[in-house]
Amino acid sequence: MVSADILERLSTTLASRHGADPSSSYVAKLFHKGTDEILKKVGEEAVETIMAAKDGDKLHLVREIADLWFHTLVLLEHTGLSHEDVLAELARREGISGIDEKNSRKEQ
Ligand SMILES: N=c1c2ncn([C@@H]3O[C@H](COP(=O)(O)OP(=O)(O)OP(=O)(O)O)[C@@H](O)[C@H]3O)c2ncn1[C@@H]1O[C@H](COP(=O)(O)O)[C@@H](O)[C@H]1O
Repeated sequence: MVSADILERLSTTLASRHGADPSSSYVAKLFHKGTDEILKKVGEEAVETIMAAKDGDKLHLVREIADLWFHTLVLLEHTGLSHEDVLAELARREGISGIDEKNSRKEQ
């Protein structure tokens, strides 16, 4: 089983790409192009994930979800957040029924 440490290592790599050469780093290129380009990639990968789920090829789906996760990690880093913020939010929700959680949002 692959360890979740990959998220930690990948996040460290993403952080190291601030100010790196966009001609030799895809992540540096995305940071250089800015928020709209990163959001465009997240949107594209979300659509490609839906299409892969529809075509029934499980390996294709895994690869598209990896692209989607990767680009959302780039977005988090670009925004000054990290995967740990998302993990903390999932941990906060752990054990809370999705229906109860949705109702509590309406009360806020
Ligand atoms: N995990 C990934 C990863 N997943 C997907 N991609 C890139 O995300 C892009 C996916 O976009 P598309 O499928 O739309 O392909 P594309 O048409 O080539 O993309 P565009 O030119 O349209 O942007 C491809 O260029 C992939 O190579 C990734 N690029 C990098 N990483 C990780 O990030 C690290 C740092 O990357 P660099 O900054 O490039 O060194 C790498 O060591 C990897 O660990």
